[in-house]
Amino acid sequence: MASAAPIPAEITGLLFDLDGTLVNSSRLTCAIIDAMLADRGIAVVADPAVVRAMDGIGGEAMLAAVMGPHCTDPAAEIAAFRARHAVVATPPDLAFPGVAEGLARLQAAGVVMGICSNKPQPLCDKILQDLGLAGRFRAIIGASAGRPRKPAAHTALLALQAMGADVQRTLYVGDTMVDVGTAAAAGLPIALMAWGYGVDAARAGVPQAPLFADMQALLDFVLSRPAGPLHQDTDSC
Ligand SMILES: O=C(O)COP(=O)(O)O
Repeated sequence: MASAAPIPAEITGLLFDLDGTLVNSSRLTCAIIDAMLADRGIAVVADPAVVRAMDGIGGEAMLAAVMGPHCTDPAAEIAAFRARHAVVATPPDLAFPGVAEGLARLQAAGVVMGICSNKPQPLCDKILQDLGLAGRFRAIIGASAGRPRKPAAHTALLALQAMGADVQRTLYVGDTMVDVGTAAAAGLPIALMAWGYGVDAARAGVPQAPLFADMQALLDFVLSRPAGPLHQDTDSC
């Protein structure tokens, strides 16, 4: 069982993973791979279950698993995949149900939010802009050359800094063991989205982590918490 920081009495910040946590990106990933193969006259239908199982492992390994023998040069394939991804419109319903409304309510309640993802930075920005969600976040930190990928703490720490987050009152929300490791490395408590891609393994790793069935459950958990000792008025007589 992995160690995890305790959940604070009051939560003023949320640091989200992207794929599998807020967006159901496996559908779009498969559509792009199918289009790449169709250009070569290959009619393979990419399997979203394989994409989900490879989430967080790295793009080249994911493409090798999904494309099988058609992936002869993983480095070239991932470059082609990202180039195509950069110009493909994001389906408006790529976010999981209730995400857009939930993020709006959290922002209106004053919760400071950020993203830390292993997806390349330009694709994180594009997806969130296409979905009209970029403005919900004070920081969007994706993968970038020279930046160690999750589960190293770097993306999370960069996001926390850019958010101006109160680290002692910030909860990491993710869906895989990569997120569990990232949260632990950054010293944050973790919660899991039940619709996530690697949530069974993550739950086995941190059975004490809150598990949210949907955005409403996340909102209820965050917004209904009583103020903790750090927030109590110590001047009262
Ligand atoms: O695209 C990936 O490799 C994973 O992205 P995530 O960190 O947002 O789950």
